[in-house]
Amino acid sequence: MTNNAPANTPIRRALISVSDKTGLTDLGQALAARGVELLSTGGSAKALRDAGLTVTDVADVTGFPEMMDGRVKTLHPNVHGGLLALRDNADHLAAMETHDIAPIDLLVVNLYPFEETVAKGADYDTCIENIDIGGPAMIRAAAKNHAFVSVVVDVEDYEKLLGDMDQHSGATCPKFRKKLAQTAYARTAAYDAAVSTWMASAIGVETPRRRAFAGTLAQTLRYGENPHQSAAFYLDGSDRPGVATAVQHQGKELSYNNINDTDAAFELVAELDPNYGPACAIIKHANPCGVALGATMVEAYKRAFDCDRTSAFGGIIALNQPLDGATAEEISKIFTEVVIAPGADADAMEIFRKKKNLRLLTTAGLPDVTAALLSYRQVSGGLLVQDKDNGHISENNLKLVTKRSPTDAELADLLFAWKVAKHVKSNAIVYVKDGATVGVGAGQMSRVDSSRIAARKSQDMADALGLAAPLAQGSVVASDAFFPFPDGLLAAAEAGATAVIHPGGSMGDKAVIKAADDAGLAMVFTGMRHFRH
Ligand SMILES: NC(=O)c1ncn([C@@H]2O[C@H](COP(=O)(O)O)[C@@H](O)[C@H]2O)c1NC=O
Repeated sequence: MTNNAPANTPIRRALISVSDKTGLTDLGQALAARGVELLSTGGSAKALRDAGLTVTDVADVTGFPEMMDGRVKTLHPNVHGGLLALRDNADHLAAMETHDIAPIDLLVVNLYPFEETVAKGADYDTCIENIDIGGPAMIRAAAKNHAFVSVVVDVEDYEKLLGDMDQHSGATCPKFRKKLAQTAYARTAAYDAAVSTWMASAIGVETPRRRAFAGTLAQTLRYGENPHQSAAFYLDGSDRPGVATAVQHQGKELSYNNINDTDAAFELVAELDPNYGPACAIIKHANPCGVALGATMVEAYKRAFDCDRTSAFGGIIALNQPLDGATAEEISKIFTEVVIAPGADADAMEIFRKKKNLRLLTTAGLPDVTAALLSYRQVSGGLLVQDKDNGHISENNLKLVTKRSPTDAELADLLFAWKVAKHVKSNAIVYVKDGATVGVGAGQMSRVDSSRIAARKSQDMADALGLAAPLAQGSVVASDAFFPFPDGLLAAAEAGATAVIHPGGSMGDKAVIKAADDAGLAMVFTGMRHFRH
């Protein structure tokens, strides 16, 4: 703030120029009732006038009509001088006097709907036409001069503005103006981030030299991954069905870990599109502890649960079809943190109402797992940016490398296991039998260890279920990356796997293929790797 700036600055003259007219006339009326003179641009002025308010057209302030399809309306010294002049600076005041510039104490602007226009899939020229120029220029000017000027860019701040004015006899306080200015700069930054991101993709620049990121606060979280870390959830404005856009029907606020795990769960289950029939994934610490298909959803859930009943406790469950009553009843038998599904029927909602701590989220469908998206990871001093892993393998992409071909049943399980392995932290080993995981080894530094852990878990579950043979007996196995040596493959064969899917492409392929042939395994190469870290 400049030294002599008055603590509270009265609002006598406001410029309103908004594309989103929500709450506009109420705000105009409230300001007029507080004795504020209203200036406004074309459509905003008309709406205010239609509501019976007295409004001065910006064209009367600038002495120029709005022109060039609205490209030039407010870009004029009479507007920018009124926003930028320091009220405690004699030179500025003299310039205002000389050039007949009147102060503007409040700016209310929301921008041309560029983001929405892009989201609708508009053509290049339409997107360009929806880039607001005059709005951001005024917002940045008013925000710079927050020592004297209040700037409002969000409809949700209208009430707060009026509240602050009422607390300060028609003026705003410096603290409030600073907060408004910070929000204003974040808005113009986000706007330009959206424009530059769209433009990079529209003109086909994959790795632009400058890249901007932006987000809008969805919620302040109680804490981060651990209680001593503060955290918040920001939205990127995408309408992709998932944890960010889901409706929460009940239960406590989602935590940082809930959000992360729910995302992992739903992105996994979305791989199993409705052609697979009902599918369920149970996630712990962002890794699946059970994924299964079923004739019904409740069967899919039970089969996923049976992969690792111990780890499933307190898990996050994702379904690829709406939640029904029978599945809700079954899920209710143990403690579950979150259930996410593309819908839930009335029976299911009723059953879950009794489980106060369970969070139920519903989405508007499944996300498109083939969509071209970017993924970001922070490292010290930078961001790693890559395409989201939307790689897919179908039967036609597989290369048979062993003497024995997989049976039809093995082939179906191999493709299912491969989809699951894509969502398991590397090194990932996934055993599958009859459309259900029966052992998952995740996040080990050695592939052999992942194989052994998955096999041990399959033995543990067999013991718990009172079965004679480990669950992995007669299963197939997927590995997210190639087996460099026969040891990992032999560990899987020892656990009972009869068929194998992995990328291949190792220097050791020959030895691995020979080991597979010697063990009577069927093995296919995908030629695609799914590391996940
Ligand atoms: N060109 C200008 O001088 C200009 N000044 C303000 N605007 C925008 O015009 C819109 C409001 O227009 P209207 O009141 O006519 O509906 C706002 O989103 C505002 O940000 C402008 N439009 C685009 O740049």
